[in-house]
Amino acid sequence: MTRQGEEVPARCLRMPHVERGMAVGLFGGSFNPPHAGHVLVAETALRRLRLHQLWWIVTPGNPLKDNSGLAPLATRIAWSEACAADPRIKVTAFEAAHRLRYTADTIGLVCRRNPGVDFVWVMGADSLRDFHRWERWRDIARKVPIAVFDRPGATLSFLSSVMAKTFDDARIDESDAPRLARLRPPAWTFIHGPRSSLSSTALREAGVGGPDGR
Ligand SMILES: Nc1ncnc2c1ncn2[C@@H]1O[C@H](COP(=O)(O)OP(=O)(O)OP(=O)(O)O)[C@@H](O)[C@H]1O
Ligand SMILES: O=C(O)c1ccc[n+]([C@@H]2O[C@H](COP(=O)([O-])O)[C@@H](O)[C@H]2O)c1
Repeated sequence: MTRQGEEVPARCLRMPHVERGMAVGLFGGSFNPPHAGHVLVAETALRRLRLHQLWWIVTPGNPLKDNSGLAPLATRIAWSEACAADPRIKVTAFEAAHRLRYTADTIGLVCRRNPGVDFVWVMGADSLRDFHRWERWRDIARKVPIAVFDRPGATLSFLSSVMAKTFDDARIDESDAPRLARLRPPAWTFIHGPRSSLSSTALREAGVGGPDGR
């Protein structure tokens, strides 16, 4: 998974430390490479959801994607740490250490290990569009609240996606976002803006490496 000479730091292979009573966002991604759109989602989630921490979970590989073009995990972690300046953002790769492939399993382990902590799954609107293709997606929605962040090209997913239709009754207004983490799931909201049109695909196509092409 890593290039020669590059290793995932041991601290990133452990689950971040949390205290009982905290509200914590779980923001999973390929981050290949990370960019300012990811940072915007992370910072907006911290603020709008009143989170104590946000875990920036660098996946060993999205089970729905062709991962042949994925930069090594250690590289994506180093890039992510360079992007995520806020100390409340914890860049982690514990999924790799636990051989977790599916988000349903990640969330199961995180909740089992941290009783008394309120977790929220954080994702962009394009992920909401495809959410019903994820392994045990209904179980995820029944296990933790979900915050979806608008993304150019995917705004209407909050109305049209299978997830939105299935859990229509569980959607709360974004003005209630500060209490989302404390709600009993299923519960979800859609946060409109601020938006970023950045994507890792565009950065890769432009031939730039590292966060935001640095
Ligand atoms: N510009 C953005 N606005 C809102 N959410 C975003 C944005 N970019 C990424 N995300 C969200 O961040 C998470 C991780 O995304 P990912 O690492 O796949 O980035 P990406 O730019 O979508 O990559 P790619 O272009 O390779 O698919 C996902 O939940 C995704 O929806
Ligand atoms: O569990 C699944 O079936 C599943 C399917 C697609 C994506 N995910 C997760 O969604 C997150 C975003 O992935 P990505 O590649 O869009 O950045 C990341 O944590 C993936 O592991 C999870």
